[in-house]
Amino acid sequence: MGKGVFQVPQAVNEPVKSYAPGTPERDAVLKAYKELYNSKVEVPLYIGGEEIKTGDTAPMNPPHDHQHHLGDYHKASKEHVEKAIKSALEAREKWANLEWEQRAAVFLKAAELIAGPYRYKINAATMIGQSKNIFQAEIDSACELIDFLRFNVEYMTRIYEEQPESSSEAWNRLEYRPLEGFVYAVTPFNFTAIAGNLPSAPALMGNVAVWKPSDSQVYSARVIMEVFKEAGLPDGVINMVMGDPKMISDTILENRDFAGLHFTGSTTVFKNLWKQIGENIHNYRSYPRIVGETGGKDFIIAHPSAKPKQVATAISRGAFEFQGQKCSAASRVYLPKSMWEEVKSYVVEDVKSFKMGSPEDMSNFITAVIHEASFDKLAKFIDAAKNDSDAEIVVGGNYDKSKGWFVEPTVILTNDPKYSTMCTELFGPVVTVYLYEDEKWNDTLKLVDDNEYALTGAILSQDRYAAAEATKALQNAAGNFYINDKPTGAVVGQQPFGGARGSGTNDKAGSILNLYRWISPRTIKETFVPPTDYRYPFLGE
Ligand SMILES: NC(=O)c1ccc[n+]([C@@H]2O[C@H](COP(=O)([O-])OP(=O)(O)OC[C@H]3O[C@@H](n4cnc5c(N)ncnc54)[C@H](O)[C@@H]3O)[C@@H](O)[C@H]2O)c1
Ligand SMILES: N[C@@H](CCC=O)C(=O)O
Repeated sequence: MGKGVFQVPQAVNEPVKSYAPGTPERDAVLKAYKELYNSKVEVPLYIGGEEIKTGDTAPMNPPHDHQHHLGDYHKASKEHVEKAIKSALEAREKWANLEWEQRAAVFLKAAELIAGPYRYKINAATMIGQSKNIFQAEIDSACELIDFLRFNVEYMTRIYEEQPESSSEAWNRLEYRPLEGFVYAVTPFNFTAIAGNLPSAPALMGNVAVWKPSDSQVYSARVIMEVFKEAGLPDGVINMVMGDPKMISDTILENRDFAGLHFTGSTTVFKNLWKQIGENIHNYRSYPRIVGETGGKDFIIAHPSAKPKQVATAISRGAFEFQGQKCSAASRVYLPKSMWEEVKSYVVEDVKSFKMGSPEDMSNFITAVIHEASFDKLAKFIDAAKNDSDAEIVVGGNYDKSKGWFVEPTVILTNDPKYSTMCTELFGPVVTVYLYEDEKWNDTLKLVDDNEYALTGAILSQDRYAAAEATKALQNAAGNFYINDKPTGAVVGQQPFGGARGSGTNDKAGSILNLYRWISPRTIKETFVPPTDYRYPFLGE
């Protein structure tokens, strides 16, 4: 067979379409939305080459219209999970030994399928199933997923190119083997792109995976599996199972061939999985790789020199896009007292101008939160703020679950920097503001830093010295730090994403750093003319 040192196409970020009125993309996505909305789908398990309908089902409903029945997804039993592991392990040898360029071609093709024929379907599925407005769906399920696939291919080749020094006597080579076993990918509801990336990044590096999507994301997860299948991903390389998360994790984590966890979701679930892996450590063939990107309590701090309108816009977009259901969403804000009245007037004006409703109506900026449990949790914290003496609602504060899980974007003002909503991750459209005395800038930086999480954060300042002070003082407070911007909207290839402390292992999804976790390098030294005498040169004299 012919060989070559192949070069992959240079990765570029997928341009975000505008969906402005009158554009062809707007018509196309609305058509796809209506078609999906008015048909029923069943989401099977994908195990090996089989699509398994177990008959043990749960309904899928759009968060913005919870009585509408979209169809059902099938839940796995323990036997199905064991079958998924078996099918992954059976696929492993052929996939791991396939030339890297063949693997790359599969995922580059998947990217092009999403950029082209599947774009409107995957966006519409994300709008319906996760209640994203079209702009949020486009940057997530189309652009970010395409970017993950394209950039990962380029990063893979950079890793493979990285080779040790050699000499004329010996040639040293690094072979980047996949892990010995299978990877367990567990994904959250809020990003279709993350759902696609977590099983595919290890698979690109030659691994096989069992993927458990969130129950609240299965609707678009099905489209991801369709794309992978059409892209030519061989059966068994990625197996998708849904159902009782505890049973699925128990079954997987007790398996000797479990080789890695690729997780994104809440901090508590991740810590429990880590603990369970620790308890099972004697059962495994190798030390499993553990990668987890988890919760956040992301901040905005404004210096007195910042421009109030810019601060307000960073709050309105940073806290409320996708109903605040981004791990990066701003949820605690520190403002100088002198700036508050002006910032407040802009934010209140913004919030009052937000339209809320179904994503099918593209003038709606805000749609519904993901499910009833989230709605109830948010309502509880909002009600507490209404009654607590150290908090007040500045704007918002209403909620209504009669048709969908609608929570009004809400701004709370507190005089306690440790008030519950300044510390607890709510994962919804609620942001809390604490006002500091203008001259207490340095003390306030310490307050910001004193937090369990360290995912994203932003400082707004016109004063360069203040920006520099914050950058230094908050070095460990965020894995993604923004100067004069909102703390959300990281782009693959531009702002590698992830946090530390309680926010995760900071392996930066969609970067070369993440791919290193899915390989187990082998060093090969080949000596051309082996020695024939054991003695050191001086011993022979
Ligand atoms: N840091 C990041 O990059 C990032 C990105 C997106 C979301 N998140 C975080 O994810 C959370 C929101 O997503 P979510 O509500 O889907 O999170 P979640 O923790 O409820 O669920 C995440 C996944 O874990 C599974 N799971 C739940 N309980 C489990 C158990 N006992 N055993 C095994 N698996 C279990 C879920 O079914 C789902 O697939 C927030 O905390 C958010 O900050 C972080
Ligand atoms: N990548 C996204 C966050 C992903 C988590 O939900 C951002 O930067 O806002």
